[in-house]
Amino acid sequence: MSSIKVIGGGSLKGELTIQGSKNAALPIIAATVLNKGLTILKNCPKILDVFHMIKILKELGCSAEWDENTLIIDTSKLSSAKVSESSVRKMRSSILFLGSLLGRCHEVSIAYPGGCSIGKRPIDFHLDSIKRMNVSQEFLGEDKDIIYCRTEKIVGTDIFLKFPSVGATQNIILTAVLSEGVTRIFNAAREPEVLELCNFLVEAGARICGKGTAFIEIEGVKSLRDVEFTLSPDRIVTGTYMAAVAAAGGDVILQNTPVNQLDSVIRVLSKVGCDIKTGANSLRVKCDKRPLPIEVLKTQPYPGFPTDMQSQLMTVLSLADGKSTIIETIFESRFQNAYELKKMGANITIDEKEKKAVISGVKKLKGATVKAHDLRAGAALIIAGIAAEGTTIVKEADTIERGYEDICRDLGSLGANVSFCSENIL
Ligand SMILES: CC(=O)N[C@H]1[C@@H](OP(=O)(O)OP(=O)(O)OC[C@H]2O[C@@H](n3ccc(=O)[nH]c3=O)[C@H](O)[C@@H]2O)O[C@H](CO)[C@@H](O)[C@@H]1O
Ligand SMILES: C=C(OP(=O)(O)O)C(=O)O
Repeated sequence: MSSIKVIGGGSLKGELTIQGSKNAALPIIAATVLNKGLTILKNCPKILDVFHMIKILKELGCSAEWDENTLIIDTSKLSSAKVSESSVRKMRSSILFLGSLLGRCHEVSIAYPGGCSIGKRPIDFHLDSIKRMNVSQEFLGEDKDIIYCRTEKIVGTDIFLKFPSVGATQNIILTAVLSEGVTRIFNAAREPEVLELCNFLVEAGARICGKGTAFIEIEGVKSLRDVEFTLSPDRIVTGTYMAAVAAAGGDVILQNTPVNQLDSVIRVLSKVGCDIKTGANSLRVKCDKRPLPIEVLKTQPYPGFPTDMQSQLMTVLSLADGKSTIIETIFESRFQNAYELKKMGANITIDEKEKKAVISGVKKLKGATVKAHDLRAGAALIIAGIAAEGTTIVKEADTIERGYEDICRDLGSLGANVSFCSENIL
């Protein structure tokens, strides 16, 4: 395990290019097995979660090579429909191989991904939906946590989601692409990463209508073709660095940003006092005063404020000139980071039952030793460390590398004093 050391003080200044999107890359990597051939993915982020998806592809008999930030995947020699238990347990998005392997092989064996630090994260919507598409399911193993699915043929049907789950919408689409008939998803997730998966699949020959809306229709096709696709820049990494400017102050230009996916984040950061100017695919964020509080900030499905930005905003609001409330509606355990921020002097009261955090802003945070419970929480603590007085050590910082190519490089290029260090030299 490694830690990140942050020496606080000073504002951020400079220009930075944003990496490719993690949450777009992962489902698309899972989708590559639907085609018996080549996929070329450009602007693919070099992050732990992508490395892990590549490891799973290799376990399945596929190959994957890097050329700079282009990932070249060959799935023609796929020889297994079994994702090993250890691989699934390591990361959530591995569950997306459920739909894509079913589509390709008509069977799949995959373990429950289990809970994680941000919440229980069940997959009942995924399983219930896929069952309706003529797929049988058995639960094997001592703990009945190995899911074995098989089908003679996948048959399209109507699916109503109780909640617009991103993962379930993606798994249904992946299952439906090579099915017989038409699948209609009602109350589908509208996150940009669902749209991006659809765009990729359509480029590869899938038939999908209603991309990016809450009603998606997929007409099954016989096969897909080789495709070259460029991934969008990462909206959450962009938002994280914008939040860093809001907390520490400064003037930063972010290049290669998905400006049109950031409406809610731009709105909220403007409310806290940032001056944000947007171009076609770049933005400039300036902040030269203490953040303003937000009466109520609620995480919601897209286009609402993203849960993946909640921790970073909690850091910003910890420094605000007044009282703010955050309501987390997506993941029940995403307030754990408040307890770490409190070690740095933040004044936060959590009401777990109401999923509510009340934050009374303080003038200054102070450096402390804290722990990253998940990747966004870790990024939020680094931001807090930059804005704080003194030195902050963020332990278990490897989790940040799940989603950020090199957060020390990026924030360092803006003038922050942030560096990785091995835990045993601290
Ligand atoms: C709506 C939302 O913001 N989704 C986020 C979620 O996607 P992810 O796909 O991981 O999560 P879902 O969108 O599926 O989950 C949303 C909610 O539905 C519940 N649920 C989900 C599936 C299921 O089968 N049963 C069930 O009850 C979850 O517990 C959660 O409360 O995490 C990703 C990583 O942080 C984010 O990028 C997504 O934006
Ligand atoms: C929690 C996240 O990702 P995952 O769903 O892959 O765990 C995230 O991107 O903030």
